[in-house]
Amino acid sequence: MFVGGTDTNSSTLEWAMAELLTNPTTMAKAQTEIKQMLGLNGFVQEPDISELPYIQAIVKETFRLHPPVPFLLPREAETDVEIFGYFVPKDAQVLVNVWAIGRDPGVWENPTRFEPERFLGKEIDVKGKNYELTPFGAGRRICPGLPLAVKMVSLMLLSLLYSFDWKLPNAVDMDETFGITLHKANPLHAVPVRRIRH
Ligand code: HEM
Repeated sequence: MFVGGTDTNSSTLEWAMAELLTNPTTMAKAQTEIKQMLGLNGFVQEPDISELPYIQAIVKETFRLHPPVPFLLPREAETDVEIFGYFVPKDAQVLVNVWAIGRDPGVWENPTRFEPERFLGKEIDVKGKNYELTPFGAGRRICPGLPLAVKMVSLMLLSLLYSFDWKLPNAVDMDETFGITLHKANPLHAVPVRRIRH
């Protein structure tokens, strides 16, 4: 549980920052929303998240493109079963490729673009009700850490964006390594610059 709950959170945060640093307009919109909400000398607190729809949309968009558990956890069919015309034999191992679902052009417009705007004004969420976006799984074995994870990632991102501007010493590459969890192949190197508040 400890590994499952830390690695996934830090990986999501790293992808979110990598996407924002390579999409400066999105970064600027996020920082403007935060500044309007918190002013210049505020403190970041958990209830602030619910007042920041663009930050929430950034977190969802990061989960869509970079689900930390790309195939969820393996399942095994207990009996022969037919689902939507596909036959799944007893004892077959079943993996759900949420990474591919998140990039399916039949489901998402401009699937490879990082566009948090796609979630604004929409009900769609990561809570297991919308099958096009299930980075935590769905149903009775859905990740029990979901509420904590969404709050932690949002709060960490909010703190990083509120307290600092960010510079890139080198170009960011978005290469991925696949395993049970999905990571950046090369760590993000970003330099924080303290925001001047006056
Ligand atoms: C970004 C963060 C996280 C993501 C994307 C994530 C994703 C997942 C996924 C996909 C599963 C498998 C669901 C399935 O079987 O279909 C899972 C299971 C689980 N997660 Fe998370 N998780 C995250 C954070 C956490 C945290 C913070 C905790 C604990 C504090 C946690 C605890 C667990 C546990 C105990 C299970 C196994 C549940 C079971 O088999 O019944 N996870 N998680």
